[in-house]
Amino acid sequence: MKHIHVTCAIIERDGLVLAAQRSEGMSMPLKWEFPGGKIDPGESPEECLRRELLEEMSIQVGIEESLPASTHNYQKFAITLYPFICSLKTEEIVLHEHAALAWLPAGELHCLDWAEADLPVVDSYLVACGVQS
Ligand SMILES: Nc1nc2c([nH]c(=O)n2[C@@H]2O[C@H](COP(=O)(O)OP(=O)(O)OP(=O)(O)O)[C@@H](O)[C@H]2O)c(=O)[nH]1
Repeated sequence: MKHIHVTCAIIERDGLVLAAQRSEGMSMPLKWEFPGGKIDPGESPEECLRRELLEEMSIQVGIEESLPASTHNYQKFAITLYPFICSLKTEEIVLHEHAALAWLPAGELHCLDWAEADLPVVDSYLVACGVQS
């Protein structure tokens, strides 16, 4: 089975966390995820994250802290997610790929319909920021 390695950014601003909704034309349409993408050959996870965030939403971030990598088996492929807690350095967000954005308090993240692989990432973030899930 194909195994992909994907970085994702848990972006915090003013006590809220950014989630992005996949658009109808993408795989896993309308699921929520943390912005990011596949690590290219020769690229570090941090380099990948900065590239993907610029490509997907024209933003720059400060990478503050990494959370444990998390592997999930979808039916057709396996994915390892490399999550990073980030601060937002850019004022404006321009969506190039996603359908929508949501800024939520950490305690409300579970209200969204997440891509399955993200559920353990949401949980480890809630533990890291001291919010009960
Ligand atoms: N960026 C991101 N991708 C995630 C998350 N969770 C998750 O399952 N994924 C999956 O990881 C893959 C990331 O691929 P990508 O962002 O580089 O490219 P893509 O959406 O064009 O994917 P595609 O190859 O399915 O077209 C997608 O299949 C996506 O559904 C997440 O939190 N962030």
